[in-house]
Formats: sequence, C-alpha cells, structure tokens
Amino acid sequence: MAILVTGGAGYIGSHTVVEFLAKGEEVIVLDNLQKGHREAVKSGMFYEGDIRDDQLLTKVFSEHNVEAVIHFAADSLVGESVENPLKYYDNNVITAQNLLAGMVKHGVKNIVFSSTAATYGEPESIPIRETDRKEPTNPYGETKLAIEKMLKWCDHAYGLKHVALRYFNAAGAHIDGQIGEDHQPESHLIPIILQVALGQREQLAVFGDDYPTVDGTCVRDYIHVTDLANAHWLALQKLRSTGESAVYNLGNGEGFSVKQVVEKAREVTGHPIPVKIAPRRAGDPAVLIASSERAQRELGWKPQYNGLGQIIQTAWNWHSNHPKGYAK
Ligand SMILES: NC(=O)c1ccc[n+]([C@@H]2O[C@H](COP(=O)([O-])OP(=O)(O)OC[C@H]3O[C@@H](n4cnc5c(N)ncnc54)[C@H](O)[C@@H]3O)[C@@H](O)[C@H]2O)c1
Ligand SMILES: O=c1ccn([C@@H]2O[C@H](COP(=O)(O)OP(=O)(O)O[C@H]3O[C@H](CO)[C@@H](O)[C@H](O)[C@H]3O)[C@@H](O)[C@H]2O)c(=O)[nH]1
Repeated sequence: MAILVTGGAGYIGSHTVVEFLAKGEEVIVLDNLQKGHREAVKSGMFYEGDIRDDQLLTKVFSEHNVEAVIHFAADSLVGESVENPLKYYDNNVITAQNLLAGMVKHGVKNIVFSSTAATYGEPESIPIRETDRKEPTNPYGETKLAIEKMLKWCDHAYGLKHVALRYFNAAGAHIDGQIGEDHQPESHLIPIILQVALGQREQLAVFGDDYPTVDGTCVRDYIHVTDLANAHWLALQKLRSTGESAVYNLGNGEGFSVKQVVEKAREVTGHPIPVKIAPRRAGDPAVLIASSERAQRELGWKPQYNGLGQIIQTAWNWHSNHPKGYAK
C-alpha cells in the first residue's frame, strides 16, 4: 500500500519522503510546485498538480491503493497571512477540505497533518502543552486550527483517523547535503541569516527588539527538519497500531531569541552577520517553546539534533554548497 505525501516537494515534505523511502515505504508525492522543487524529490512517484483539482485527486486515489496521507501542502507564512488572510483560508482550509472529501470518497482512513505552534497564539505558559489555550494571533494559525477541528469531526463522522503534529520552527537540512531549505522569496530567519553570511544580503532586519524577552527579540524553539520527518513515520506507526487520533507538539524544548540565533550563526559561519533593528512583524507572538513530552512518551520520539549550533551547521552545509538553492 502507498503513502500519499502532499507538498512532498517542499522543505519538510522532501525530508520526510527521504525518511519514508529509507524505511521501505511506497511513497507518492503530489505537489503543485508553487513553492516546492521537483529536484527535491529524488525518487518515488511524482504527480504535479493542485489538491483543489478534483480530477487529479480522483486519478491519484484510483491509480494507487493509498493507506495514509501525509499532508504538508499549505501556505505557511505568518506575516503574509496577516496581509492576505483569504489566500490562507483558500489554500489551507479549502485544500484540506477537498483532500478529506477525496479520502472519504476513496476509503482512505489515515492522515498525518502538519499543524503548527501558531495555533496557540500568545502562550498561557511556557513550555506550551497540547492542552493549552489556543488563540492564534494570525490567520495562518487560525486556518491550521480550523483544519484540526475539521479532522476531529471527520473522525467522529467517518472514522477518518488523524495525527496532528504541531511543529515549532523547522530548521536545518539533510545531513547528506542533497536537500535543504529553498523558499523563493525566503522569509525564514535561519536561511536569511545564512544568505547574509554568503554575501547575498547586506544585513538581517531583526523584527522588533521590544518584546518581553531576554534581549527584546522573539524567542522560538528550533527543531531539525529530519527530526520532524522521523516524527511523521512514528505518527504513522501509531495510526497503524492503535487506530486512534492524536495531537502532538514537536520541538526541542529550548528557546532562542533572534539575537541568540544570529550569534550562533556567527560562530558557525565565521561571518560578522550585520543586523539592523526593524519594526515588529504583525502576527508574531513573543515566545514559542514546546513541551514535546507527550510525543516522547507516546510516540517514542527523541530529537537527534538538539543543539542549535548543530542545526545551523547542517543548514550552512546546504546553503554554502547550494547558494542558489535548487536552481542550476
Ligand atoms: N517550516 C516551518 O517552520 C513550519 C512550522 C510549522 C508548521 N509547518 C507546516 O509544515 C508544512 C510544510 O512546511 P514547509 O516549510 O515545508 O513549506 P513549503 O512551502 O516548503 O512546502 C509546502 C509544499 O506544498 C506545496 N503546495 C502548497 N499548496 C499546494 C496545493 N494546493 N496543492 C499541491 N501542493 C501544494 C508547495 O508547492 C510546497 O512544495 C506546511 O503545512 C506548514 O504550514 C511548517
Ligand atoms: O528576516 C527576519 C525573519 C524572521 N525574523 C524573526 O525570526 C523569528 C522566526 O521567524 P520565521 O523564521 O519567519 O518563523 P516563524 O514566523 O516563527 O514561523 C515558522 O514557525 C512557525 C511555528 O512556530 C510555523 O508555523 C511557520 O510556518 C514557520 O514559518 C520571528 O520572531 C521573526 O519575527 C526576523 O527578525 N527577521
């Protein structure tokens, strides 16, 4: 039976495809390449197209005996979602609805869903636990929370089981150096810092230094992309063995401010990485740090890359060897 990976040509999806293939799974990727890269999917079957295309979904589900879907495909930028919320309701909520309808129609019973720390909004306490209050501060988080609720009701009505994985900040690149992060245009902190180190940007704009944090800049929990990829496989095993829906946070449990990330990147790259202080970016909570205790206990998940320097080093290997990303 096959595993359908939507958004498998994207950053986290492509790393997950590698891990699933290594475990001997049969993988099919569906990606419209709006952000992903065909070159990031080295093997496995590939369908180029949009999940909102019913004919294509029917074709994929008819041509394969799909056991489970790993659903990465989405728009996922906090700042952009504040400026253009309807884009997020369309490509996140409507896309998920279409996918779930296709799964129900074709009798596919399992889904692992990419949720996010952005579902919590400003945390009520740190570290954040799965049961904590969820009041997103941006439309991106709202759409992911709406999908989590849609999954709950699909379980209730159709017996469609899910594991929702609330990732904190994905970072780093595959240890073999063949795949990594390449978003056009880039908006994520670590790749932007490394573009400064490569001389592709003059400086990093730090979005706000007046947050109630250790040095005034936002604090995030950075988790290696391969550790995230492995959590998906463990989530699938849980669905296979228990047939129960669940939700898990995925992070390292340690927070780093923007300035601390810059400092660590200076150590890794040996570059001074100049910064300038810029206004706050709308929708950013001050601090997001995970408790992943539930994932460790119930999935047996244990991050292998728990040092920020180690995570940045893998990203630096990728960016310095692929200064233009996947572009030739
Ligand atoms: N990067 C992070 O730090 C982070 C953290 C928390 C959650 N997430 C979630 O993880 C998932 C993957 O994130 P990423 O950073 O790899 O993003 P990405 O943009 O690199 O990957 C998403 C992929 O989905 C594809 N896609 C988007 N809409 C599609 C559609 N309608 N039909 C078919 N393909 C479509 C894109 O082309 C892209 O390849 C997203 O759902 C995101 O919300 C990411
Ligand atoms: O040029 C930049 C880029 C980012 N930041 C800051 O760096 C931090 C991290 O930003 P970024 O890398 O853009 O990640 P987030 O906005 O925290 O969001 C990521 O992490 C979330 C989970 O925490 C996911 O849901 C999102 O999809 C993913 O993009 C934030 O405080 C930003 O304000 C800057 O100061 N300057």
